[in-house]
Amino acid sequence: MSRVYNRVALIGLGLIASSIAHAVKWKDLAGEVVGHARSRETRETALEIGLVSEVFETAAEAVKDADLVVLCVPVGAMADVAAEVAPHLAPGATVTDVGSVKQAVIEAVGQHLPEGVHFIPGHPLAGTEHSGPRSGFATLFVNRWWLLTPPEGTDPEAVQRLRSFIEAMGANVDQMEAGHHDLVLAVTSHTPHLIAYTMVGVADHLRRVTHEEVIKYSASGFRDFTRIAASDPTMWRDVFLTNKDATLDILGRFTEELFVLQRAIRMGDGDALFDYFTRTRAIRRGIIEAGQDTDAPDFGRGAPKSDA
Ligand SMILES: NC(=O)c1ccc[n+]([C@@H]2O[C@H](COP(=O)([O-])OP(=O)(O)OC[C@H]3O[C@@H](n4cnc5c(N)ncnc54)[C@H](O)[C@@H]3O)[C@@H](O)[C@H]2O)c1
Ligand SMILES: O=C(O)C(=O)C[C@]1(C(=O)O)C=C[C@@H](O)C=C1
Repeated sequence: MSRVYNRVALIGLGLIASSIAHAVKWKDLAGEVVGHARSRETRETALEIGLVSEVFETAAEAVKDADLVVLCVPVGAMADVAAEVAPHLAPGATVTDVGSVKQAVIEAVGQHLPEGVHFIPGHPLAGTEHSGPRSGFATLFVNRWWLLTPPEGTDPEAVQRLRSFIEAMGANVDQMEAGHHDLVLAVTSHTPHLIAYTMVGVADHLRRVTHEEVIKYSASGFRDFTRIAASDPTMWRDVFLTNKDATLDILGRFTEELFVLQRAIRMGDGDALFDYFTRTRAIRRGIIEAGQDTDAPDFGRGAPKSDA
């Protein structure tokens, strides 16, 4: 694969940015990768492990001369970062982001960007419960979806160029409308995270009653189900604050289903439980057969972290 961009600037050097940096290096997709992180510690780490060739104290300096800028900060920080970088963007540059919510990011970022810059919002459907510059790996995006939500009128050539870049990192790209994205992700990612956090809260409450046994003997069901509750609190606070309507809608539906099952248990209605589990097991197995199951242990972690 030939280089798609000359200079890629990553703003915020956490899990997703460091995975992009590793993947770009692995596939030789850009002339250089530079970055910005707020803390000195992260900047030093990024240089030490070879994520970037240069790291800057300000986002404004980092985006200078970049033909691709990727905003990799929590959704709630996107507006401030966009306002800071806007006057320093090169004409014709593409700005994308990796935020888990799209409508709010479009509103937050779009208002600041000047004419002549291509804004193509994006979201890799890939991640882990870990954060920070050391948590990334080159194959995070392999065989995973990466959704783009370009507003109407976005330059198709700029979109195509970004698609090639993302596909070269191993991801499958799809495009959709931002509001639709937020509803779909409320079902497939946001509400499940909320429920996982809640389940840990319930276990913590019971821990006091059962003298630590709930945690000590936590079964693999609990562990599998709640892995994602170890994810970054800032990221998830921002997701729920910015995808409020969709997550409240899905949470309402979830609660209704839960009451149906709760009633079946109370009434001893084995048929209802059996039918429900049979139907939902088939749906879950269908996801695995469609190749969209991403829970395989150590999925894709075999490839190089970086050449550094
Ligand atoms: N973690 C996942 O599974 C995942 C998956 C897909 C998309 N995302 C999205 O990617 C983005 C980054 O998430 P991550 O998992 O890489 O998080 P992370 O916590 O690993 O990294 C985020 C980085 O942004 C920095 N940051 C925060 N506010 C900033 C600001 N105002 N200016 C500069 N830097 C700032 C933090 O210090 C941190 O280093 C988020 O928008 C998240 O919604 C996350
Ligand atoms: O595997 C995980 O740790 C994740 O939760 C990753 C995950 C998700 O699949 O829900 C989390 C948030 C994103 O925006 C995209 C991916």
